[in-house]
Amino acid sequence: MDTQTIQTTPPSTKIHLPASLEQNRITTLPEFAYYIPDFISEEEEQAILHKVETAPKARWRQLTHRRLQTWPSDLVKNTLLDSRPLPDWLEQPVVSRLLSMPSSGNEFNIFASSPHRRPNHVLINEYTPGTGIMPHKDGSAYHPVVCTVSLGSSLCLNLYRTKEDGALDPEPVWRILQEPRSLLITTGEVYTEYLHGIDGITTDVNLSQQTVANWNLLRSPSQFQDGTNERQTRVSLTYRDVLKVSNLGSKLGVFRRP
Ligand SMILES: O=C(O)CCC(=O)C(=O)O
Ligand SMILES: [Fe+2]
Repeated sequence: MDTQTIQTTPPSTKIHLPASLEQNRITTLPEFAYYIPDFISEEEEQAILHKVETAPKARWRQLTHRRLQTWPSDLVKNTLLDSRPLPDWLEQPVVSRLLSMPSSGNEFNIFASSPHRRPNHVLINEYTPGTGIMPHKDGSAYHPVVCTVSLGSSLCLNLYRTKEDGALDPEPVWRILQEPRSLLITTGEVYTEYLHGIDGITTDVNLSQQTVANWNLLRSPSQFQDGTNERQTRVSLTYRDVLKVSNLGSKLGVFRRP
């Protein structure tokens, strides 16, 4: 299999990215979802986690069960009112690596046809064991490409469909197991037609080749041999391109977080 080898800093580990995303497509899912197990190194994971944990307190927004950060800021009426670039620790190594991977067909990379040709927004979610996120769609604020880097722990992302009457079918159609340091990209029909969510449980159960859509692409399937995954705290970085960006917030000095 063709791969591109990337020397990380510090130079103790090498990352082997696929020469094309097509090699890591989750073929058991509708089009398109891609899973790259070792997208960042352990050192890079630790460095990003440190930045997340030491961000100014005002950066965190506490929800009932979960807390999150938005970079460079929240959206207001589907608009990013802050045109500052992402901080360096969110840009490197993730964005440059994302943009270096050719996608299928004649596309240069997965953001080649997005308005800003790159992600301009990162949502950081922290899930302690027992915490999840309700089934939802990401909606129209974003170009329909979602890149999620997982840190700290594995968990299952569920995909749901709506029934004929438009109501949510509560039984997930597929599950994607996301290991720490992995990258999951969802786009196309997976973005537009299906809902996604994470169960608020402490252990993912019944994991197997038959029940996990990306089993063949996992780094360590043997770790889940007994069919379970005991969750630890997982932090996810969700990279997207917000369609509408305005400079207004910067001019007024409002809506800005430190
Ligand atoms: O944390 C994740 O993997 C999913 C987050 C998500 O779906 C969202 O914030 O829209
Ligand atoms: Fe989402």
